[in-house]
Amino acid sequence: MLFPNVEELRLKYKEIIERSDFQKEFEQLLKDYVGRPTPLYFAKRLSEEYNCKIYLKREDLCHTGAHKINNTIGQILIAKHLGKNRIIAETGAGQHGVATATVCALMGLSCVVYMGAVDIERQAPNVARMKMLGADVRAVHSGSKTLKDATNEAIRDWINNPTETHYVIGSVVGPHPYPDMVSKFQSVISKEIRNQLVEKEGKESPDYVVACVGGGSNAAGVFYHFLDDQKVKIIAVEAAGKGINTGKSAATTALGKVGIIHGSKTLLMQTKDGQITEPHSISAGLDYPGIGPLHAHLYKSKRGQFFSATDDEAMEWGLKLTRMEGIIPAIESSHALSFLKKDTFSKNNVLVFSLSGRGDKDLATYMEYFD
Ligand SMILES: C[C@@H](c1c[nH]c2ccccc12)[C@H](N)C(=O)O
Repeated sequence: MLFPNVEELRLKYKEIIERSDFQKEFEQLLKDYVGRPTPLYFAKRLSEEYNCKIYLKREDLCHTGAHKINNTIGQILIAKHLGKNRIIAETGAGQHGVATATVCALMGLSCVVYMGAVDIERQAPNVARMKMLGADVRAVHSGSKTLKDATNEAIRDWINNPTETHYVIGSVVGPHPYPDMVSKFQSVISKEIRNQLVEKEGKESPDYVVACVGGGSNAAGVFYHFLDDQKVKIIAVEAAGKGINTGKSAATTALGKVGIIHGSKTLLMQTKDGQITEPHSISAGLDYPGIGPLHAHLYKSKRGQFFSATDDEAMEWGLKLTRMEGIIPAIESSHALSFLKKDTFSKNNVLVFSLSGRGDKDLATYMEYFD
């Protein structure tokens, strides 16, 4: 069973993260390998159109094209400190799989990535990248053959290979300490935003901080240092898919109920007898029936305001950002931009949007949609 593996991690992760040699190596890799700090870019044309100050946090410029690598570097450094030499991961969109395979190549570790057979078909470029990086990509044929099934298979693998293997979860989900550990690694994002806003705006707190939420790892990172700052409005945007009430959605806070998924008690899309509902989103990265427990808390406590964007709204925003600022965003990230509504903000309002990934992986979907 999973317990001894998780128990070892729970007992040791904080002490390892706080070690000075860990901190030094983690920060050095974030700087020289990932390319941090990522820019906090003032979107001039968008700001003029919406009559406020819009900043984009450019996680799309991280090595591998998304924020995922902040977490995989942190977790794989922990694995090394724990003496593990075999790394396993799950992936849906493939972004987390690529970020895991990248760091395994960097550190000379063996890497197995579990991926739903459906996702292997629709995310072929990322599958090719994982194979090129030396990962053993294992197709998952159980259940709906997507992310939650890949996560189940990875957990099964870990139970059967407890001593030499570390399981790198790709979002702020799973059993404790994963949600806390992944949030801590991603929190470098909001730590940088605070410093950059002092430079640019003379204050460290924006009026709004906005991120898309699937599992919620980029959102956790962008919200982290603002959670206790009541001046900052926390805005989460989920994937409404074809629409909240169409049966084809991934808007977990709107449609979910309290439940347990992958070892976390959180909000979960489920049928009345507790079967997990298959989520839908045009973006594979938001296509998860659960949500990180941190975000379930932000929703229940009303510290966060939760919105959702349909597939159509996200695609329209992806095109709009591309045409107005020359940045092609991941479809996941485009969901966050739908928070922008005309005549809503005052001229001095400062809004920070997390641009969690770049849209190269989505070009075929964008082209098919707009053709
Ligand atoms: C968002 C990310 C992801 C990876 N693992 C996850 C677990 C729960 C929720 C989301 C994820 C994505 N599906 C990916 O594979 O990169």
